[in-house]
Amino acid sequence: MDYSLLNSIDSPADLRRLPRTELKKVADQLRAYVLESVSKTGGHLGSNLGTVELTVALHYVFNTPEDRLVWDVGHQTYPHKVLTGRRDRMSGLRQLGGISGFPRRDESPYDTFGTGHSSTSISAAHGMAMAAKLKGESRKAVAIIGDGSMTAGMAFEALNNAGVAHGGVLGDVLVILNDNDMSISPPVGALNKYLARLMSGSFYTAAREGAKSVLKHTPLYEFARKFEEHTKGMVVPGTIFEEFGFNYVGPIDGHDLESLIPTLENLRDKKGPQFLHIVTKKGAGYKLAEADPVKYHAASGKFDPAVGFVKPATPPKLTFTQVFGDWLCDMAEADPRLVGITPAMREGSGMVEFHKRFPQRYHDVGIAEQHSVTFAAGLACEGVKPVVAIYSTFLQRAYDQMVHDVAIQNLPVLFALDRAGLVGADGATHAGNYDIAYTRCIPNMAVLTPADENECRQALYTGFLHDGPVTVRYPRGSGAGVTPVAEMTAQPWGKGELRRQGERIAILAFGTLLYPALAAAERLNATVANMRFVKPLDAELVAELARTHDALVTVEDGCIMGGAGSAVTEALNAAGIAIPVLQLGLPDEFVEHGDPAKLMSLCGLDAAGIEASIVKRFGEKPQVVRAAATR
Ligand SMILES: Cc1ncc(C[n+]2csc(CCOP(=O)(O)OP(=O)(O)O)c2C)c(N)n1
Ligand SMILES: CC(=O)[C@@H](O)[C@H](O)COP(=O)(O)O
Ligand SMILES: [Mg+2]
Repeated sequence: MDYSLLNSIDSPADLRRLPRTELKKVADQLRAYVLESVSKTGGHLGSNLGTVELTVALHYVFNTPEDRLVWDVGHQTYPHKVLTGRRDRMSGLRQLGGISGFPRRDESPYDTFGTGHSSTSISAAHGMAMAAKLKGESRKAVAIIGDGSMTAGMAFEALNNAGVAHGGVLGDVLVILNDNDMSISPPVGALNKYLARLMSGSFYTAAREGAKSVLKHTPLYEFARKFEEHTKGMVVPGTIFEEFGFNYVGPIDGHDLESLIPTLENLRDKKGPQFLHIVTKKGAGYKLAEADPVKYHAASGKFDPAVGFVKPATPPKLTFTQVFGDWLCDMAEADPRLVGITPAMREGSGMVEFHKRFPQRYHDVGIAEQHSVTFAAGLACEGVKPVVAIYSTFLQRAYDQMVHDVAIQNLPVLFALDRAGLVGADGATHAGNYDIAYTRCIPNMAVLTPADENECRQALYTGFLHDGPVTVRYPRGSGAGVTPVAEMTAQPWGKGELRRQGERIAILAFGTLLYPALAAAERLNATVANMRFVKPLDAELVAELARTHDALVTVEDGCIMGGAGSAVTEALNAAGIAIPVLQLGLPDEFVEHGDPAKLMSLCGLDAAGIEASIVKRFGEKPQVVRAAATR
C-alpha cells in the first residue's frame, strides 16, 4: 500500500498545510494503515474504520491540540493517534511498553482526556469549555460520542448541564454524535429508535408538512417559510437536543469530507452549545467488518485482512465467560424466575445463547450500568431472580445502586462479575482490580471467588440460591482447565477447603490464584487453602491455620488495599490472633496494558512470584518467629 501522503503527516499542522483536494487521499491511506496495523497487533477495528474521515476533518478544521477533542470511550482513536505523531508507535499498540488503545493525557498533548469507559466526553468537554471561558480563552471543546454511548444517563446529565447558561455564560462546546446504528451489539432502546427516525428524515418531514397544512392560510406560514431555521422551534417540534439548548445540525454523512468540512467550519465559528449529528458505518471501507460489525468490533489478535478473522485450528480453552453463559442457560431452564441482564455487553458477557433461547427473559439495557442494577432490584422486589452480568470495572459505575437499591433492602440479586482482576490489552481503565474491596465492605453482600471453571459454575449456583445480594467474580479468559460438572451442587456457605497440607506457612488463596499458589507451595512445602468466600469469610479455617502455622500468606488477583487479605487480617484481629501475614495481590498503582500473563508475573502473582515473595519475607527455608510477629 502507498502511504506516501500519510507518511508526510507527523502532526495535524502538517495535515492542515495540505490542500483540501488531498484529504480524501489522506483518509484512504489512513484507513488502509489502521487496518494493516490492527491486523498485526489486534485491537478495536470497526469503530476506527468508521471514524477515519471524521478524524481527518476534525484535525483539519480545528486548531488541535489548542482546541480540545474529547473522544468518548476512546476505542475509535487509532486514526487520531496516527495523525498526531504516533504512526510508528502503532506497532506496539496495547502491548507492554507500547501505546495505549485509548486516549491518555500522559501519551500525547492531543489526548486531552483519558477514557476507556463510555459516556464521559460531553461532561469533560463542557468542563473544558467552561474553563476556557473562566480563563478568557477562545478555544473550542469538541466531544465525539457514539450512538451507543449516548444511551448512558451520564451523557444526558451533561447535555442537561451544558445546554444552559451559568451566570450568563454558555460554553463553546460542540457535541458530535457519531451515529453508526451500532453499539458492540445492535443498539437498543427508545433513543436508538428516535435517532433512526431522525436519520430517515421522517421526523422533520412529517412534522413540517403537518404544521404547514395547518398554517397554510395564515400570515405565520409565510413568516415560517422565510425563516426555516425558526420554524424548527416555532411550528414543528425541535429535536430532543434542541430542547436541551443545543443548536442541532444534521444528520449529515460522516464519510463525506465535502460536507463534513464546511459543516465543521461553520460550527467552529458559532458560539454556545452546538450539536452535530453525523451518520457513519461501523467498519467502513472493510467489507467483512461492514457485513458483520459485531464480530469485527475488535480483533483479539493478528489476522490476515484478505481473509478476515478465522477460527483457530485447535479449539480454544473454555473461558469463564462461557462457563457463565452455559450456567445461565441451564439455570434458566431449571428456574423460570431467572432473568438475565446486561448493560450492552451481550457478547463479552457470554449471553448470546441465553438471548436466543430466552428472549423474554433477556434484557440488554444499553450502556446503563446504574439502571441495570436498580432495574434488577425492582425485579427482585417482585420475586423475579435477576442475574446482572457485568464487567467488574463497569460495575464501579453502579456502586450506589448496589448499596442503596440492592444491599440495604437485602434483595437477592446475583452479580456475575466478569473481567475480575487484570484484563490485559485494555489496561487500567478496564482492569477489575477493585471489586473485592468495594463489594466486601457492603453489609448483606456475599463475595465468592471461584478458583476454576467448575467452581465458577458451582459458585454461580450457590449465589443464585442465596436469599440476598451476591457477587461471583471470575477473570477474563480461561482458568486451570477444570471441566465444569453438569450437576449443580451448592457449596457449603462461607466455607473454604484445605487443598494441601504442608508446614510452617499456610497460603490462603482467593480465586484463580489457587493454582499458582499450589505450585509455589509444592516448592516450599506450604499448606494451601482454597478460601472460596471472601465474605462470609471462613474465620474458623483462618483461625485454625493460624494456630497450626508460623505465618499466613494471602493471595488474590485484586487490590491488596481493602481486599481479601485485609479481610483475613481483620478476622485475625477480631479473634485476637497475632501472626505474621504476607498479603499478596495487586499493588496500589494502575497496572498498564499488556499480555495478562506477563503483567501477572510483573505483579509477582505467578507461581515463581508468589514463591519469591514468601522467600523474601520469611527466608529461604521459611522460619518464622511467632514472637516477632509483625503485620
Ligand atoms: C461504562 C461502559 N460500559 C460499557 C463499555 C463497553 N463498550 C465499549 S464500546 C461500547 C459500544 C459503544 O457504542 P458506540 O458509542 O455507539 O460506539 P461504536 O462502537 O459504535 O463506535 C461498549 C458497550 C464501556 N467502555 N464503558
Ligand atoms: C472499548 C470497550 O470497552 C470494549 O470494547 C472492551 O474493550 C471489550 O473488552 P473485552 O474484549 O474484554 O470484552
Ligand atoms: Mg455506535
